[in-house]
Amino acid sequence: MKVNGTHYRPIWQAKDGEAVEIIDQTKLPHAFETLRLTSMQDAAHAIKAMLVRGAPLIGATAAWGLWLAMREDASDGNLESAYTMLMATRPTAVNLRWALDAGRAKLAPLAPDARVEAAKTFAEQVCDEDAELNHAIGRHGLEIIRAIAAKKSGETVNILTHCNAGWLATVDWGTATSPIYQAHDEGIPVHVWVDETRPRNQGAFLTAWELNNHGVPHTVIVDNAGGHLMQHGKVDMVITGTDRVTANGDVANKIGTYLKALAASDNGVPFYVALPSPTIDWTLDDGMRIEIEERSGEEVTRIPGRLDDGTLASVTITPKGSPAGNPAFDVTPARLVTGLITERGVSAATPAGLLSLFPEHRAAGE
Ligand SMILES: CSC[C@H]1O[C@H](OP(=O)(O)O)[C@H](O)[C@@H]1O
Repeated sequence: MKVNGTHYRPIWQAKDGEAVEIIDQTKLPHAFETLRLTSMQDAAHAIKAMLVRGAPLIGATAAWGLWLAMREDASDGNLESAYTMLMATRPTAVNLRWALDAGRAKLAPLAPDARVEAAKTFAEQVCDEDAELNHAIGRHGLEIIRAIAAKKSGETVNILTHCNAGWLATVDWGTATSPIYQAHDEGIPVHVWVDETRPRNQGAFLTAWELNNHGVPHTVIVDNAGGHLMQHGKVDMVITGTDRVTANGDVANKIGTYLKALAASDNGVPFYVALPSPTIDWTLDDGMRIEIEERSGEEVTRIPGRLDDGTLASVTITPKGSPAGNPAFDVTPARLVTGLITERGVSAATPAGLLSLFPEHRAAGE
């Protein structure tokens, strides 16, 4: 998407062909800084420390991490150690495993001297495909927003989103934001309630920054305000991204998503989840079996920001020594999900719904 008139993706190959460059998302919205990744270890750190984050972008970064690894040493042993190190960065987003499994399957059969170019081609394909899938998600999600707008005879469509499932979480367009951007660009009056999304504040820091850049009206709210707004008829739909959807339609997403889905269900507000198909884990049929990442309690107790004089700083909000828990995701059961917006259309959050759009995953012999 564009930033001050320049089109950006959050990750790209450096012009000199010697590195990968990223937008350092830990500096936004206070500073727009890019960073060069010159080793697979750099790529692994960028994922783990959330310089890049978001399920599809994590997968894309891992794909570029394989390229960086092959440039250093294209041996079988280094391919395996790169796979293992990158896989160990974050456990919940299945796109990481999808990209590394697909990348290893492409590279392992090749002679080492063919792996560098093949890894570059693979990483470029992952990125270009993600951008296409997300644009398609937007087209299907746009139909939903159009239908709501038609019932509101010109009044603003109020959409609540949680965390950042924007272009910063993917290669382009975003997943949850793609329908929003396309509706806005088509002239449909939309407004977005942006959950700040503690503790890393992806909503306040990233989604608000994205929507600001694109001119989409929005209001940042505390995470606990969504239910109240829904009770008062101020939310027409909820749309979020996801880090993993199981074959039966359960949804792992940023911590707090489940509570939004409960409030939406209690208030008759449609709750949609937007995802490209690499986010579907066909090996699981129960969301409770998804590994939930536990991140450092420091993310809860220390908030980064900018002081009034513009200097970057962070403050500690708890008494010294107060322990903090920090599960990074939760699981919304399929029964609370109105629909899954994929690149092939909108599916019910059921095994049959997903297989109707992705029949190639029907078990052999059925
Ligand atoms: C389009 S996937 C975005 C998804 O990823 C976020 O998690 P994190 O910021 O920790 O990588 C969040 O769950 C978003 O919904």
